[in-house]
Amino acid sequence: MFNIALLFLRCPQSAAGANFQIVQSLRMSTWQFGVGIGGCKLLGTSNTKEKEMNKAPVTKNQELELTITDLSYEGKGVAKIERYPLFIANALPGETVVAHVMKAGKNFGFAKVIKRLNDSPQRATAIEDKYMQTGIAPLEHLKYAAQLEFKRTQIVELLKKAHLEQLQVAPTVGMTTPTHYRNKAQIPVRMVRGQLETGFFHQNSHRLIPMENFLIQDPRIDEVVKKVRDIMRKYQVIAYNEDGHSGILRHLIVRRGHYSHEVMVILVTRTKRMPQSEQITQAILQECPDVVSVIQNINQEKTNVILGSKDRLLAGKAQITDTLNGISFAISAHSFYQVNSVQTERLYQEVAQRAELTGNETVIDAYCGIGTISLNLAAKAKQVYGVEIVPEAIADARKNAEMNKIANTTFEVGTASEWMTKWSQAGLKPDVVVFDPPRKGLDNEVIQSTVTLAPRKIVYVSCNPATLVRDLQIFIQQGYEIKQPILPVDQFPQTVHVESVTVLERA
Ligand SMILES: C[S@@+](CC[C@H](N)C(=O)[O-])C[C@H]1O[C@@H](n2cnc3c(N)ncnc32)[C@H](O)[C@@H]1O
Repeated sequence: MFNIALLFLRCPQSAAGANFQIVQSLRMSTWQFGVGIGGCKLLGTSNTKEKEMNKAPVTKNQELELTITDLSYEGKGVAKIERYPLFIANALPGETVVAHVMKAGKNFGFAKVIKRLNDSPQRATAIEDKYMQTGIAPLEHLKYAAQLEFKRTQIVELLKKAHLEQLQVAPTVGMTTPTHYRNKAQIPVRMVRGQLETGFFHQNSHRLIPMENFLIQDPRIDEVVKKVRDIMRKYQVIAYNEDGHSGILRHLIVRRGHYSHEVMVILVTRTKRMPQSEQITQAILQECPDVVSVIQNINQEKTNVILGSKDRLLAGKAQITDTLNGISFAISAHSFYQVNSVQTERLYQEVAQRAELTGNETVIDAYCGIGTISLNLAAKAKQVYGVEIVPEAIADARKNAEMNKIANTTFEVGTASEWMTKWSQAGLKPDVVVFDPPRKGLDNEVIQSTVTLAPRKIVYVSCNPATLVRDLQIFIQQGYEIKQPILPVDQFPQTVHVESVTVLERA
């Protein structure tokens, strides 16, 4: 969620996504973004009109009464003055607000709500501002059913923009309880008024808002964070100070197995040495008996990247284990593991169902992480080949295959494009290719080598509808068809993230 917000602020002309009205039905507004690839402009404006638009019709610090007409892909309310959009947090379509203009740029501005004059019927009650302010839950103010529709509509509208409106999008698969689902927390640690605090950064800044209940995390993770915070205070550990690149503890990462209940604690430090690390480790183990792994990760760089490359195992195992659909997984500190276990099981079931394996197929799982999709499909395939860029994840994947006594998987370290090309040159003939790439989607080389491999079916798991639609267009041009509705699965309730599964079949 931070990526989108940062992209938007730094590069307003290339923000991804689209805005929607959520008054009666969700529909596209006249203002739209460039879907993350091209430029951003007001629709239907000529160059002369664009020039006229270069002067904002509002000024900073102005107070205005505004009616919200749209919801941006970031979950912000949009009000338009003439055709100039103002983005307003915690405001929903249909609501009228008194707003204070915070920033009035050339093409758009930001305002904050001073007073809400009416409530949208889609407004959720009992919300806490801090979750929206920090970006933990930017959709917290929208009722869950409307959140699910908001996500589905994002895909629909992006398809329309790409002239693929004939493709169907199924209703989003939601959660019964859409809170406290995250099995991983990455918590910044800072000194606030002379005391070490854990919390979350205020959106678009590194000002820490101290917090104990994180709303979307496993409540046991919240408790462990609090206990470790108190231990750090007791041992007078100094939190990291970004300005001076001083202090010791930068982040606290806690992972918890949804079924195993095993907990991993990672202390990310700026320094190689963490004073009293032995006493601190013992205190963590004593206070939290479910912690089976304590790791110090060293990150000496001046960077926003959380993890450094060096780890020191302080106590216990280097991995925790958990299960997904009954298959066990060892998870290392650096490995990607889906954060919502309940929805991931459902997602993988949908992938398996769409792969329609009979036991005779060769499958490629590109971007395989620790082999979760590969091992979920292996029982119904002849052979599964996985590729993943993080070496630790592939070590985990191989270990996971062994642990589950699954013998028909092969895992390779490298980029998807490198291995798709190698497999193609080696004459591999996959029946099914599964993609689950990061937000940037597939690069051209991956798409071209897939086309050369000519699988009868591609199952594409995407966490970014903009890059998904871009990639689907290319596959369609290359002779693939999409017959089944695209299925959004809500992996990240209360946030604006959209996950989905698409099946492409060779025409
Ligand atoms: C969205 S995750 C999916 C992982 C796995 N399928 C799962 O469900 O847990 C994407 C994975 O792609 C890996 N990755 C990123 N860039 C890659 C590349 N160019 N080639 C191969 N893997 C890559 C990341 O390390 C990450 O594990």
